[in-house]
Amino acid sequence: NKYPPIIPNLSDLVTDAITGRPYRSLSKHEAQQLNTYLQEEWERANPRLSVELPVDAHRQRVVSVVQSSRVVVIAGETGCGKTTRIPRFLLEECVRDGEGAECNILVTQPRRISAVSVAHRVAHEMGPALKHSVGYQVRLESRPPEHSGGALLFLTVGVLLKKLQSNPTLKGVSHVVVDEVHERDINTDLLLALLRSALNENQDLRVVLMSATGDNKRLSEYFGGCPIVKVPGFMHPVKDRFLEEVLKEMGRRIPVQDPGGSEDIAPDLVLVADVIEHIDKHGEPGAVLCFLPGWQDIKTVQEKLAAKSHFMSGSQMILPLHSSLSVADQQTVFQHPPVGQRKIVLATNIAETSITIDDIVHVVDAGTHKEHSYDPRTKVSCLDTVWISRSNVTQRKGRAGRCQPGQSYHLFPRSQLDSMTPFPIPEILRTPLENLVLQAKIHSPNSKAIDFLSQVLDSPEKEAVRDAVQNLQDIGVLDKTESMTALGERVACMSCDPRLGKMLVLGAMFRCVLPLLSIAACLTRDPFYNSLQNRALVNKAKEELSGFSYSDYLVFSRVVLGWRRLQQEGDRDERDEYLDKYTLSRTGLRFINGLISQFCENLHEAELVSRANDCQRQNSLNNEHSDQDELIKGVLLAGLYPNLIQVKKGVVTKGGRFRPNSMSFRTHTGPVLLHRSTVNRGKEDLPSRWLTFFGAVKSNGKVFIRDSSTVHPLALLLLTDSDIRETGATFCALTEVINTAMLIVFIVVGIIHPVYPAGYNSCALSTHVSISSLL
Ligand SMILES: Nc1ncnc2c1ncn2[C@@H]1O[C@H](COP(=O)(O)OP(=O)(O)OP(=O)(O)O)[C@@H](O)[C@H]1O
Repeated sequence: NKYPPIIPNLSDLVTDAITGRPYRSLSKHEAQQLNTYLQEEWERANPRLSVELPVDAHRQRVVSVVQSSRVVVIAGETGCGKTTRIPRFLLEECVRDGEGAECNILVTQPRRISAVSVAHRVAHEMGPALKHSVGYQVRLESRPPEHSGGALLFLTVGVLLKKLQSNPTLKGVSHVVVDEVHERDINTDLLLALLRSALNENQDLRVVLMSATGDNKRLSEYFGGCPIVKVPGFMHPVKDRFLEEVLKEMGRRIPVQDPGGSEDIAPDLVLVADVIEHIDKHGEPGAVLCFLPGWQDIKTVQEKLAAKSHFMSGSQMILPLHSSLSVADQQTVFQHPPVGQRKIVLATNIAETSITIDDIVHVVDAGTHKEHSYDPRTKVSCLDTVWISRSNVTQRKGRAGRCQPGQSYHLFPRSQLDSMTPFPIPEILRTPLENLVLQAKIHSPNSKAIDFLSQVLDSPEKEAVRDAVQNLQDIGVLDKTESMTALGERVACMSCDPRLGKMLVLGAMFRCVLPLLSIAACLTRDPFYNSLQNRALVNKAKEELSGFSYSDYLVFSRVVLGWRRLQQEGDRDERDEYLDKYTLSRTGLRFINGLISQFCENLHEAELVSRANDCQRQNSLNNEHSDQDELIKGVLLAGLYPNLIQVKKGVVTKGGRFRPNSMSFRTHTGPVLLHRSTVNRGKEDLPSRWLTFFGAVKSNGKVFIRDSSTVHPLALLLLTDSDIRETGATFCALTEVINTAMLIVFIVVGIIHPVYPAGYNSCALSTHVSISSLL
């Protein structure tokens, strides 16, 4: 706390939530001028409604409830038009009443694809003369309205949370419309808590909560018993078929269920491909939208379809849809295929709510999705495939029937519906909370995390909050009193997991920032073209790229650096050859480049680098030590610690036999195994007895480490506060090691970035204990 905060006066730096420029309130005269200008502009443009939707008949009711109550819940059934119409009605009403200048509406969407596609739809409906008043802002892409005053901005919840940091009371915003509240993702829950306090401080702010299904009464109670407006929906009929009917229709036998057998919920991807083929051969015309749990499943189904002779004629257009595709690639699913071609969209649950793909007639639903969960016992967070809830089933089915009648193929037995939960479990109750606690500290630095989180709609378990606080204290982001440390303030600027954020901060300090940026981006989006079929090829590519580094992270860094070199110096053929040789995904790498730029901006915001662009130049001071692999691994460890694995050689088997050459691995919470995706799996020996890691998955009760890197024991000693006695290391000449360590501390200190607060250098110079407690 002796260091000055990096953002000295938050209140002095309020940004305009619509344009992102510094906020300036309008004078009375300016406001009057703008009101008149907007009124005339709207009168001239006279925007119409392209099609009639159920909500149109409720327009007056909705608008007047929003005028008379500062918070309103709108319970609108699927397809009633709440997303595309209500924000526009609110804006239109203000403009016509001569209050347009003060009307700035933010509409949150749970995902990038819906923020962008809904903004396009609303702009299109308002017509060419007014479309400049509508815009969107999502991660890595922003097209805001031309000016604030009479503006409508669709944005993701994450982007709004970021805006709240520089404009905590939402000065200049008239309405926040939170769409799809029922999805209950962690960011939306946090947003609701922050909106409650913003409402107290900003008397001009109104909040509209829009929800299709869900517990609207509880939502209303959370906002002091605000009114609930019900709007009926409209859907063309959609015919349901469950697994038994689908198989019967395809002339197949229904498999006998083994009542005692263990349930495998991984989707049968052969069946999925067969059902799509069946629809293409026998179904009525119209596009197909197929829901699968993850990217790998999408790729596998795509490959299975491509291998079928029926799909070789080119009369189908197969489009994958996944959160990590660029906005432009995601938008291709809305285009109509040429006449005679059938569009087949293979999507994750990102296509489940808010969006309208107007030519969808058939929905194929595998019934599962990927969900993050946190095991407090092993302290491991996992991304598992789990059954969806009944409300997800309804939403998926609802993607057909929006513009014409449709068919829904549910690839699970009808009886499964009864065992599904009615609604999804709120994310806040099942995921690790480090990110949330960090956000809570940014927005409410003086509250204890437990107190702040007791104010959210469904408070997480106290134990989980305590774990998260402890983890943040362990990595030095919070101090013992739970205040944000100097390091924490910088980590809070990074738009990523706190551990990756810490890694980036340290990368800047140790002037090896580009490899760390590449690694953090690849841990957010896999650069490899991964699918079940490609797994062996990807592993081979990783093996080749890793050389003798024993590190998945150095593989990532090499992939990105190689790609960037070819982008500058290579021609198209060389780039294609590179992608092919290492089984890399072009879109993945494009996204990774976007993330790297964003992280560079974050480092600049955190005052760790003088210019954001410098981080990406290999010959800049920030990359002076970027060729030092051991330093990079050390910085990785310092960022990821206490994610540490101890390797032991010599294993006693269950049968009591001693295997001297086998290795066993354990973290501080228990034994783990290496996943086949890490380059260190199956190695006969490793150059160090210590590994660091980032991702883990749980399968059949065992914890598998997905990515890892060996680390030098000295890095452990120097850059962490690990107690080497406790970890059981047998350093034979401890004093000698500490002496060497002290020497290295002085070398390391010499390369610490000069822009780093002065206190760090003097602190680090005193003893190695100080540097490790600092890190
Ligand atoms: N891009 C589009 N192209 C064609 N029709 C569209 C488009 N977007 C919306 N519509 C029409 O408007 C209707 C309402 O869409 P909107 O997204 O506003 O509904 P909603 O009430 O928010 O539903 P949901 O909760 O299911 O997202 C759709 O069912 C469809 O008929």
